[in-house]
Amino acid sequence: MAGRRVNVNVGVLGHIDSGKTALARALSTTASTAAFDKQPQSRERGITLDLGFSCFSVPLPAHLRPAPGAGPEPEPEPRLQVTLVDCPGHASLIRTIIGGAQIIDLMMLVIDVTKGMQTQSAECLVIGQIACQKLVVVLNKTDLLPEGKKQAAIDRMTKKMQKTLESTKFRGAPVIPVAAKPGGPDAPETEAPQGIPELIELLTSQISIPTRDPSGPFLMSVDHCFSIKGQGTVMTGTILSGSVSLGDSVEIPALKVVRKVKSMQMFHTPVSSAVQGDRLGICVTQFDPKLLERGLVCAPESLHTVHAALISVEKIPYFRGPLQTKAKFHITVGHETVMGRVMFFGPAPDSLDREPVLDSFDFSREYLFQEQYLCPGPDPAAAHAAEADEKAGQVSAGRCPRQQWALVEFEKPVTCPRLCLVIGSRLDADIHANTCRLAFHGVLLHGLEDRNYAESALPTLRVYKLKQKHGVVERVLDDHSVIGRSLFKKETNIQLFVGLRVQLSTGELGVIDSAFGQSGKFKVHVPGGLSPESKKILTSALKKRGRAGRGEAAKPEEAERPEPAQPVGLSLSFKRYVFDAHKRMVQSP
Ligand SMILES: Nc1nc2c(ncn2[C@@H]2O[C@H](COP(=O)(O)OP(=O)(O)OP(=O)(O)O)[C@@H](O)[C@H]2O)c(=O)[nH]1
Ligand SMILES: [Mg+2]
Repeated sequence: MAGRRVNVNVGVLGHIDSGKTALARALSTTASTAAFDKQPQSRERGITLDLGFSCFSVPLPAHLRPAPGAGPEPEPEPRLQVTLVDCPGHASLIRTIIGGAQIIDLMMLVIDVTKGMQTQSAECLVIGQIACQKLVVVLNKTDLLPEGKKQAAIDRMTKKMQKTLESTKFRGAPVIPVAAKPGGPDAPETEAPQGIPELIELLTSQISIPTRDPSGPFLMSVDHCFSIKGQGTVMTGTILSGSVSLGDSVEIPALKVVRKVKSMQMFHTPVSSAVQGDRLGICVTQFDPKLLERGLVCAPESLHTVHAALISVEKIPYFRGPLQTKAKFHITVGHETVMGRVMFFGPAPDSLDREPVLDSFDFSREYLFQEQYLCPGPDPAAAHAAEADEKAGQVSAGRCPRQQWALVEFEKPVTCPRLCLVIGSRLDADIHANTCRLAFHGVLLHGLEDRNYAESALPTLRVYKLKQKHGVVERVLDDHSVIGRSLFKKETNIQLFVGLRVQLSTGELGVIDSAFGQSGKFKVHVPGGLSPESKKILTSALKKRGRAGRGEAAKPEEAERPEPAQPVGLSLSFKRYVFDAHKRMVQSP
């Protein structure tokens, strides 16, 4: 009786032609229906177009066995099954690469040792940092290195890769040289691959069984779908969360159908149940397999279809250029990629340092609108400027909040699990430009399911813009009122601002009382009265500036006007909530 099998998924990622498929083939003893570029189009184009699955198994290493006596005696010869997820390398297939990266526990980054890091190697490394916990670098094609200099070249490339990993969470990850297909495509099949036993040894030592959580809602990422005459439709895939058993009902959200599980197999072996991390084929009552080339299957009603979402967002450092509000990105949500428009916002200035929350969105808080994603300022001087700005409630790029969010509005609705991974990228960027197209990543904190979310949900999203206007005191009317100017345009309807508070640069608080004349001037009431210093500044020597000199009578508001020795400023600041249909001006209490 074959021992219990523990399955782990190892991704094979890297730049196109680095030898991923050759490596998967060299490692595997069992291949699934669509491994090793079997599809006709793959053969035609000589590249991998879709995820390929194959596996090998080794005795379960000691470090993965339960401690003696810590639970039921392990079955005879428990085995570690390593499922290889062979990903495409071509730049245009990055959506598939991202989908593949979300079902793996460890990533092999395959590097052509004669070329080193290439554009998609870098993008795969970025995806790995977002979606994986462990990484092994495989330097492939060592047979191409000139005999006498092989070890030196391998050592040099190993050092280079370790330096590249230095600034990532994979610092210190192992680097191993192999030749998956020595002599290349024309070499005879008999030419043995080099370094494979050592690689298997390394993978086995690096692998830790991720905690499988059978309790979550059942969710499986389907990568292939085909019919079996007289039996039904088979979906092969990897379980992302929860578990499934014979007889369960499962939903195919993309087709809005529910089906019963008739039978299940793991690599050609019938099973009656399976849990998160397992790779298997599920046979359900017939539906047309062409309708579901790839997608999700889940516990009924466990996914939601959203038209927009609130995500926690982090910029990918290698992405060049700002992340602008209102910009459009390719948004990968779970396993789907659609176009979406983003609006960035951050915490109110008094909660910049609040601990990031990655499992929910707090609608009770206020947030500050941002024209763009804020990055840590380049120079310490910015911090001082930021302090001053902060008092005014504006967070400048110098002080980077610990968490930022984005409202993402999708061009078409997306079906996804709660709290799933979100990646924003510029996939329309020139794939030959050596730049990282992955722009940001995050977690989907709250999905807006209502098509009319703009009316039903957004008004509850308290994102505000801070508005500030500055003018000056033109003159004093009496101890409790002054005339201000240059704060409003002539055509502004000042009535809208009556009752709002203004701050005098001499410290007093004023309230806008009414318009004054037709030229945008206004009267300010100073409830606490002007301080003696303010009065002194404001009522400096009168300057004869009437019209007497020209024989004309001065108009009442143009009577003698004291020009203050130094201008006393008037500043008006208020919030406007981005989604407030009434565009009210609100001043914090
Ligand atoms: N000399 C030599 N050639 C190799 C080796 N491994 C792969 N190749 C050749 O490199 C080419 C690409 O190999 P693949 O395995 O298809 O590369 P890939 O990374 O899967 O390519 P994509 O899936 O299209 O990104 C083929 O011609 C292989 O025969 C190796 O170790 N040595
Ligand atoms: Mg390939």
